[in-house]
Amino acid sequence: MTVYGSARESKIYILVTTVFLYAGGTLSQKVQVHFHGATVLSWKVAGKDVLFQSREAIYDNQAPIRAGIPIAFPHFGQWEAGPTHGFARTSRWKLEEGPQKDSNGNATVVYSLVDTEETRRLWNHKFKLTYTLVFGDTAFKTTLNGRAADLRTTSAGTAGTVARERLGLAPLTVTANCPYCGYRTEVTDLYKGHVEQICRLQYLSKILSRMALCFIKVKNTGDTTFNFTTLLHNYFRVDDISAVTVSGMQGLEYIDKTRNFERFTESRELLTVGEFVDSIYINTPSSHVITGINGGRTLRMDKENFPDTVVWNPWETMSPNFPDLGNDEYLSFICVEAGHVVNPVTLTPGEEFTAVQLLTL
Ligand SMILES: O=P(O)(O)OC[C@H]1O[C@@H](O)[C@H](O)[C@@H](O)[C@@H]1O
Repeated sequence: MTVYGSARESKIYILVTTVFLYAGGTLSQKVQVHFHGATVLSWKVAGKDVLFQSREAIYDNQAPIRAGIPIAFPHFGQWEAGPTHGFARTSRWKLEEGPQKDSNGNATVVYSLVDTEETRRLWNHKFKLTYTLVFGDTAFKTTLNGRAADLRTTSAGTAGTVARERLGLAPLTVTANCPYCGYRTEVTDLYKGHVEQICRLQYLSKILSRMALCFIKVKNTGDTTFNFTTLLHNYFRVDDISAVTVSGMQGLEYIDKTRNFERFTESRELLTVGEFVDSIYINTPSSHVITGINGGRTLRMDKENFPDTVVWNPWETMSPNFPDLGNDEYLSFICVEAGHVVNPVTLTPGEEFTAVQLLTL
C-alpha cells in the first residue's frame, strides 16, 4: 500500500486534506477531509464514494457542511447554548499529524480541536478533542484448497477472474463469509500478488476489504467536571433510498423525533426508509450492516463506546426545510449515525473519553 497525502489550500476559503492510497499500482482509495469541522467529505473506494455530499452544501467556513461525516460535539441536536449539534462541526480544526503511512501500512491523519474564547462563551469548559482517521485495507487469511481444475474454498475465499483466466477457467463470482467480520461479501477480483499464489496453488491468500476508522478522544483539560453528547453524523451515499436496509435494531427502544420524541419498540429486522425518518435507537449492538450503498455495496459499521444509533432521512416532505440540500437528494443518502447521545458522558478534570467507528466494505 502506498500512501500519498497533502493538505492544501485549494481556494482561499477551502482547506482540504487529500489522501491517496494505492494498492498494486492502482488507486484504491481517495479521501478528502475539510479542516472546517474535520469533516470527512469524501471516501472513494475504487472510484465510488461511500459518502454523500449535498450538491447544495455550503463551504463558507461558517455553516456546517452537509456532507460526509460531520461531528456533533458537545451537544447532539438542538441546543439552547449554541448551534444545533454543537460547535465542533463549525470550528476550524488543527492538523496534528499526517497524512502519513502508519506501521500497518494504513494512511492516518490526526486532527485536534481545543477550547477557545468563542467555544467557552457558549460552553464554558476546557477540552481537547483528538480525531484520528485511518484508511486502509483490512487483510485476512483464507485457505484455498484443491487443484487448478477444482478451485474451491474452505471457510472463506475467492477465485478471482484473473486467476481463473490464467487457469483457463470461466469467470466465477464467489461470495464468502468474511472470517474477519462475518458478513457475506462478493469477491470478483484479486490483486496481482495474490494471483501468483493462487496459480501456484498456495494455501494462504488474502482477501482485502477497505476500511475507514474514525477514532475520537475527548479530554477534559480544565478543572471542572463537564457533560457532553457526541456523534459521528455519517451521510452514506446510496443508489436508491427505497432499496436500502439497515440491520441491528429489532427489539430496540427508540425515540421518534418525528412523533414528539415518543418512545417505541422497533419490530423490523431490517429498517427500510419510505418516509421522513428521525429516530434515535438506544443501546444498539456494536455493528450494523447497511445495504444499497453507492455501487450496490454493503457496508458494515462497527462501533465502540457509541451506544446509540440515529437514523435520519428528511424524505421529500422535510427536504425543502434544508436550503443546503437539493429537493430530490433525499433519494441518494441515508444517515446512520454512531453516537453517545441519550445519556451524556461525564468527564472529571483530566479524564478522557474515547469512542470509535469502523466502516468496512
Ligand atoms: O440540519 P442539521 O443540523 O445538520 O441536522 C440534520 C439532522 O440530523 C439528525 O442527526 C437529527 O436527528 C435530525 O433531527 C436533524 O434534522
